[in-house]
Amino acid sequence: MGVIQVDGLAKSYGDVRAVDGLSFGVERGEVYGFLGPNGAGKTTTIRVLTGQIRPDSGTVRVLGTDPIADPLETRRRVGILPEQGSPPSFLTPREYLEFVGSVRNLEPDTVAERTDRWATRLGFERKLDTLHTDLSRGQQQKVMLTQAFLHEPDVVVIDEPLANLDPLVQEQVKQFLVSYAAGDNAVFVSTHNIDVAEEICTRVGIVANGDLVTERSLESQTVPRSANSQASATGADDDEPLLEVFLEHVNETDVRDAPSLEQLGSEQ
Ligand SMILES: Nc1ncnc2c1ncn2[C@@H]1O[C@H](COP(=O)(O)OP(=O)(O)OP(=O)(O)O)[C@@H](O)[C@H]1O
Repeated sequence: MGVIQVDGLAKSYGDVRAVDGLSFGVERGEVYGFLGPNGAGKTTTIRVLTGQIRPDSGTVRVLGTDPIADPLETRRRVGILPEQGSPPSFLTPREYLEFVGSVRNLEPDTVAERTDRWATRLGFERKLDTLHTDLSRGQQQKVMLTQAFLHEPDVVVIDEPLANLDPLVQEQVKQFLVSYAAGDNAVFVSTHNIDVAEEICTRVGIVANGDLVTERSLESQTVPRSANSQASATGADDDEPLLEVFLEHVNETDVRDAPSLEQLGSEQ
């Protein structure tokens, strides 16, 4: 069984069927990209995976835990970077990371060492003692990335990992995500960014209208493709650009769900 296993997941909000019988699995060593248009059901799926909402039906296992029955245990075991999450405005990055570390049962020395390492890696070391309210959106995103990895979880679930980051930091984060997964962990990334998915993911699931419409294995990555162009030219898997796969499948879905001309005619 994969470190993430989802079977027949469904979740509606009133009349809106946000997730509609979704099934997929993620193994150790993978950066799994969850790609889909606006409203496809990505955030809803992440919220179920991380024990934030209960689905209507389906089973979910994350590192053997059941986020529906025992959401606290799941959240202890995984790292989570939520969409539009931001650190508390009334704390500094150091205070917030100390808090996260204590909730995760880390030794203070370990937290201090990892905080310094991440702050240096992402370039916010001079902001460690500044209130979050006085940090830029990108600086806050760096702190949120740090909290997701602070306890070095086996599985990390990230909604739009590169939001608000400058290009230099984006490259660092992409390389980090690839190397983190390669260390026998798994990274689940939801993104709209097809280029990023193509660059860092070992496998991509394309989701539309609440269901997986196709999956695509990309070559095994040790560094992002931009720094590994020779390897990407000899991709072990399908050579069709991901953008084309995406447009093909998402358009098909849209066409399938759109009313036919006959239906439109009969409604007039
Ligand atoms: N709390 C809610 N109440 C009602 N409808 C909701 C709620 N949350 C999501 N939806 C609807 O469920 C569907 C799936 O939303 P979801 O946020 O999961 O999509 P998404 O793929 O993450 O979209 P985006 O890429 O725009 O963030 C959408 O039609 C959305 O309008």
